[in-house]
Amino acid sequence: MFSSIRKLYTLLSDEQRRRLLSLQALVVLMAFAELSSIAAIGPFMAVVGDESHLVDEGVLADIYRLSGAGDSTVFLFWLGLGVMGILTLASLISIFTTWRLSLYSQQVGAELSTRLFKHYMNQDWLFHSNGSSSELTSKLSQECRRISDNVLTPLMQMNAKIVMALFVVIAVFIFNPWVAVCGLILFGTVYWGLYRVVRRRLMNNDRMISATNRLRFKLMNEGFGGIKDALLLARQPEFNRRFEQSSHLLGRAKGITKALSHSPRYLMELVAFGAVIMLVLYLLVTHEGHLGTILPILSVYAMAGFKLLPACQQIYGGLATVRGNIASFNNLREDLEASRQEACDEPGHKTNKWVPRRAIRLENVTFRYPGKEEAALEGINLTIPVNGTIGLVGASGSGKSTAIDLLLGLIEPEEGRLTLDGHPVTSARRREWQNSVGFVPQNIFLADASIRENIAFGLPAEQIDDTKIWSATQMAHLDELLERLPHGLETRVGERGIQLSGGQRQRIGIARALYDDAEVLVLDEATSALDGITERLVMDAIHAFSGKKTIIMIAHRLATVRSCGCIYMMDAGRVIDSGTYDDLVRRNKTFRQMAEHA
Ligand SMILES: Nc1ncnc2c1ncn2[C@@H]1O[C@H](COP(=O)(O)OP(=O)(O)OP(=O)(O)O)[C@@H](O)[C@H]1O
Repeated sequence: MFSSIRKLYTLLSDEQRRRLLSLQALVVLMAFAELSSIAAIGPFMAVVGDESHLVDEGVLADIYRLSGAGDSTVFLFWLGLGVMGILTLASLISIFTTWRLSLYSQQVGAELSTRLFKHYMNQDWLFHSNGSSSELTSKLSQECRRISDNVLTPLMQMNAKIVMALFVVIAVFIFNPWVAVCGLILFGTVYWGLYRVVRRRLMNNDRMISATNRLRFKLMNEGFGGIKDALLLARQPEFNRRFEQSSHLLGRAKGITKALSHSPRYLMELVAFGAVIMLVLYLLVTHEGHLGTILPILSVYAMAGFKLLPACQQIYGGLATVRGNIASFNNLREDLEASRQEACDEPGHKTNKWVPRRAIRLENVTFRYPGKEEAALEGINLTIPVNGTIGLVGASGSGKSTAIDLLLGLIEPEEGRLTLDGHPVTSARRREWQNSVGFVPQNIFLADASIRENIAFGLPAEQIDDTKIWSATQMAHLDELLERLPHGLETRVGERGIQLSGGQRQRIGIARALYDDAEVLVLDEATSALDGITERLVMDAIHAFSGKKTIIMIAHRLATVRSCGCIYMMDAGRVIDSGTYDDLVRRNKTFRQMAEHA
């Protein structure tokens, strides 16, 4: 656990470390303030117990004489007020320090989750195509919250309490080494023993909380995402049962961790009362029963105990909470490390476009997905003339989508290259190329927002350019639909566009691809889920760009690619033939068969 905490410190940014260091000054100030509040009570109680202190030699007697109070009761009143003033100041410093510490840990938690969100958002397509979005959501919402609430916050509180406790123990040690050593041994042994007993349980709970959180997010994602299938297949009881089970385990693990960190308080109060009785007896024996001498000493010890006991409880509780939640940090450790190292290059900042003038080419491209032996694409060559329309056809798994992802610059070839007019698309210029491309996938992701916001996907409402929206909707043949809708562009589409038909969704997808005036339009089976008539409407919208924009489309239905200037046929990661529709029907047996069955 301590190595994890050290690691967590190394992952803080320089700014966060600087703030932490400056907080240490506040923590020391708080410890001093608490100490002076303990020390202040002694002289007051000494005078209460025995007024002769005002006439004897000593600092108190000097102050009494200098104050000119005359009456000891009046002096006692002012002394009491002075002590109250010191206690108030100490409390204010403690409140301020605790407030700053809480703020710091929550801010660091928020900054870590922002850093992670940026890190995940800036990952390439391969990372997202292999990962699970529910896991990322769980990490960002649950695990980050656990780090800030259950690791950073208790660590900061512990930090303050340890410094304070150390100061108090040293002061008591100077006052009476025996009492300090005995107290330290007694309380230290009990707390350490308790921690040893519950440590393993806390570790198990820690793992259980992480695992059940992950499972709950997965179930929520699958359940709500696939609600139609769940309803039809009557799978809700199964989802409900698994959710209930994981929630139960999560609740239990969290509850036990909390209970284990809070419950020793009562045992410690018992130990503390026992210790006070022993102390009183010890003082009575050593001071021969003289209550006037015992009272100030006892009140200083009582005040020290009054400060130390909750501090010890908080240190122990903090330790138990951190132990019970440190797995959240271990789960995010690698990602946090990576996010600290990378200079976050915000991809959206470059707005330049790289528009090809002659041709887009994949030259001798080979690509293998990580962890796979077989290449998804093997030495393929594709030439796409600018303003031409080309089609990609082939059996499922032949590599069409992979070729499109390479063309889009979403993945990089293992061998070979992507070129525009003969110039390779390097990672430095990839963004410029992507700025000229519009992509329409088979399943358009629609957010639960207005059609306008969905077309300008991801842009804040105030930055949306309505001229561009109208031009995109016209090009996508969406304007007629919008005129029929009572709220037009402001119509909300429901989550994942549930309130729209498939054709409407696809046309919103096309409008989105065209919003930034894409010169190259890439469609990955964009019409395969549509009925014949709707497909025709969508294809009309696409064919309206023929000769004006470069169009690359994957299609299962050969009718869709009939008018393409060139069709590439793919099989097992290779281009096995290419030509016009008529050429291929004439000379390629497989293509002919596909055309016959279309
Ligand atoms: N993210 C991925 N990770 C690992 N392998 C993948 C991944 N995506 C695709 N593949 C594999 O790469 C090969 C080519 O897949 P690809 O999706 O490019 O084919 P496709 O022709 O587009 O298929 P379909 O028409 O069914 O969409 C397949 O063997 C597939 O299993």
